[in-house]
Amino acid sequence: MSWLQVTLDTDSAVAEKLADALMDLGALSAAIEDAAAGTDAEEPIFGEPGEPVDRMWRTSRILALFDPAQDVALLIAAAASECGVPTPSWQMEEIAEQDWVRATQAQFDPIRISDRLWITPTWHEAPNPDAINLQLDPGLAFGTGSHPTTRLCLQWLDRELQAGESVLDYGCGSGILAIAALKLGAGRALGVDIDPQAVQSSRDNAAQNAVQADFYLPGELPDVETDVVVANILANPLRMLGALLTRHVRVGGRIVLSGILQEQAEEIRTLYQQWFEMDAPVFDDGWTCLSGRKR
Ligand SMILES: C[S@@+](CC[C@H](N)C(=O)[O-])C[C@H]1O[C@@H](n2cnc3c(N)ncnc32)[C@H](O)[C@@H]1O
Repeated sequence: MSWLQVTLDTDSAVAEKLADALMDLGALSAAIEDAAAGTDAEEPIFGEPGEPVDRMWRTSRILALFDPAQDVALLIAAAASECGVPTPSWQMEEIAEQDWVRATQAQFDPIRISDRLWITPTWHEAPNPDAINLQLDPGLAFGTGSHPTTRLCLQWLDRELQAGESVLDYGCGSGILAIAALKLGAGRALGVDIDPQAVQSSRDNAAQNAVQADFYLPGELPDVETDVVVANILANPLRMLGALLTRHVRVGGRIVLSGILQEQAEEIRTLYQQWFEMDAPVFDDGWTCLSGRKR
């Protein structure tokens, strides 16, 4: 079995409409990306939850898959006409059947967080069997260790966490931070996430790593104070959750915040300064990690 993959570049203003029209007319899938992806002209565009993204990259590329039996030229012309735009130029290539599981797995190598902490997919040999190896496969929840914000939080835990401390992972995603904290010597770890799928993934990942952590939806979280609260969420929720996160940190305990773009760092740091003695920010690839000690 093989498929036909069509690539066409179009003005971003019509990209979504055109991709939808292709799907309505029988495309098996249609994805939109920056036409300049992978070049120096690539434009990273980030959105905050609950806020519309206020701009798009200039030209969009639609990647659409078709069954080889379909008349692709006719479908593209029909989709363009439905959107009221001229038929764009396009290229087509045949995609052969392959072992998609193996192809996907090949994209995920072990990730070195520090000399003693690695994140390793379950199908991969641990590069350093003597290190602390967290076994984690990419799944439905955010947090494989490859994103700078996760890495920044893991590096903080690796550097700063004291044996026996309790940790609350707020916005736990895959549970990676809570699980790493336990592997690094935390006495107790809890996690919370608004996404039920993330709570389930966290529980599965904790079992996979043979650690005992408790994961909750926000309404179920016990009224605990911990030594460390780590929240890798994004600037907007961090603005709204400031007082709540602070309540979960014991006096003298520490907070670790990420998901903050470098240009948002000063504002979030100033906000949390009212409760915490804040450290200097740490940056990685445009993202920030803020930490502080509760007064
Ligand atoms: C960027 S991911 C971080 C996942 C993981 N902790 C990591 O560091 O890789 C943020 C997570 O926070 C969750 N989240 C967003 N807003 C939240 C809120 N108000 N309360 C709890 N969880 C939230 C999301 O569902 C998502 O799983």
